[in-house]
Amino acid sequence: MSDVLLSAQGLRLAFGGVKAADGIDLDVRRGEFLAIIGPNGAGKTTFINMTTGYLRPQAGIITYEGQAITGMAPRRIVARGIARSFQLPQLFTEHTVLENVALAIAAREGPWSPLAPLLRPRWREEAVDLLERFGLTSIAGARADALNEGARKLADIAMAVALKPRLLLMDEPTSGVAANEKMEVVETLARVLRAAQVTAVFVEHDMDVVERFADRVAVWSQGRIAALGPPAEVLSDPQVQRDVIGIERHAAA
Ligand SMILES: Nc1ncnc2c1ncn2[C@@H]1O[C@H](COP(=O)(O)OP(=O)(O)OP(=O)(O)O)[C@@H](O)[C@H]1O
Repeated sequence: MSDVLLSAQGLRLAFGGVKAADGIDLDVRRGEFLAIIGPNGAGKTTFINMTTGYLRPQAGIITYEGQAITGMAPRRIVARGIARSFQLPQLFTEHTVLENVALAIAAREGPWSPLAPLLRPRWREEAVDLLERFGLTSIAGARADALNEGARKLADIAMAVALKPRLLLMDEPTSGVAANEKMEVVETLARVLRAAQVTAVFVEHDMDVVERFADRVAVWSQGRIAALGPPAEVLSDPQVQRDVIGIERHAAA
């Protein structure tokens, strides 16, 4: 079995004159947590959108488990084992957390199946179990619009994990989460994902989170990867410090 789970080669995509992807080459290794950092507009979300079928690159190829998935529809990519979460959680706000997760499980299994009524208790059981793994049992009955941001992010990611992915792409899993909750949210996430052997790619602006949880970090800059390697190495690079970390610190201040 190859060590590489996902491979992007030569990805290009321009919006008018803006090169959101200007020759992206990246291998994601099986089992790793790969952080993507970079200033606003560098093309981080565009990479996630291309990998999950929301945008089609104008050039280049994306392979997953050795097979091309470039330009496939999002639901076909999910069926292959790639899930994502968004910068803004996509929960059904008027439903409870448990119902949201059960709906994701139902979506995975085919909600229109004639067997659906028989399967519903099993979906519920699986949702209960998943919420326990995410430490969300106490708010299982709460409406999604009543949650704080940390719980909302975790519930959203629980829905993505309910799809049983082998690769999960997360767009800013800690954005909007209160500073004192952030590490707990990421620790929970990391524990659940490692236990389920899910490979993770996540866009992150908090360098403490990157340092603590990423196996490798890729630095995005103007549609290209400017640096890639272990956090200790990349984050101490003077150019990265100046061009990315300085900007992030400034933005957070
Ligand atoms: N659908 C679109 N139409 C036009 N321009 C777009 C579109 N999507 C992205 N862009 C542009 O492409 C560039 C890269 O955007 P992208 O959202 O990928 O950056 P990002 O690194 O994720 O930024 P942020 O950290 O702010 O989320 C930006 O200049 C953005 O305005």
